[in-house]
Amino acid sequence: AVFKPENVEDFYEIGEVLGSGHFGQVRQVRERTSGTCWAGKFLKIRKIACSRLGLDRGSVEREVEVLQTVQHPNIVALKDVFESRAEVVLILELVSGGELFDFIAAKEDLLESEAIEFMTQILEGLGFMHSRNIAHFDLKPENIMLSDKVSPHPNIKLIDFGLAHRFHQGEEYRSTSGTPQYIAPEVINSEPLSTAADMWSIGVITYILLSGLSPFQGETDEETLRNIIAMNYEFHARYFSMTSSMAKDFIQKLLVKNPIDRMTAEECLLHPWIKPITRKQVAKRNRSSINMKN
Ligand SMILES: Cc1ccnnc1
Repeated sequence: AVFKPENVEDFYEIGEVLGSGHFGQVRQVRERTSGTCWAGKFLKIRKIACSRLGLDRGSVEREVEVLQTVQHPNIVALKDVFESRAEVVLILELVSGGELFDFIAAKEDLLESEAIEFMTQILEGLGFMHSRNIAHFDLKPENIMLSDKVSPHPNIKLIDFGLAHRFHQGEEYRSTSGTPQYIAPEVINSEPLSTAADMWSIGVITYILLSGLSPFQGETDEETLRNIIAMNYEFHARYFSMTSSMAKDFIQKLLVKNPIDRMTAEECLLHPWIKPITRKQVAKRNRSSINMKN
């Protein structure tokens, strides 16, 4: 893929740093013609293949291809790509509500209704990606952003597709990258991967949304990985006594060792914890509860 060879600064004024990660930096940028603000993701490309510094160009091309393939309200949009010398700049939709990670940290944990609202949008975006045979492979609260800080019902945007992969028919894919707390057993065992690996991460994220605890985290990464392989997690009474059994059932159907037995994103959206019940069903439930009282 050829990216625009022009200098990004001819078209955008570079602003403050919004975030940084393994890839490089994300800065707010302002389009000179329209004054519109975007997020510029500045990626260092390694000039020589064996260098450890910077990203290899292939992985950047994959991230661009994935972002160009998936356009969805819950996935960050890609507007433009520039390349100059050893740097590629992705011009992305500006998502300014901060990370879901910080939102949870500030609130300790969420009401189930809030968690359901976030999880539904995450599953809509993820289900769309999976329907195009694309897996994210690095889902975690840091890569789930809120559209804004003010609205009581912020929109969710999935970001950072640096580890994402589009599956081609019949092809096998293995990778051991990802973040220990969130990676699925098959990733640790270097087995062939599928979109089901993302669903394991969704189980971990839901557990965290409802309790503030990370289900498998140990003192060290090694201990965390051992806990995952051993399926060593539980719903500690102190943190889950008020959690609905439907919520726990939802998590239990995702933290399943065999990837083929895990719920898919589509199945998650039909799970009773997530699927909205109609007003008629609410009325019916209320009637039955009144009858029980009388
Ligand atoms: C960090 C970030 C990434 C993409 N868009 N806005 C902000």
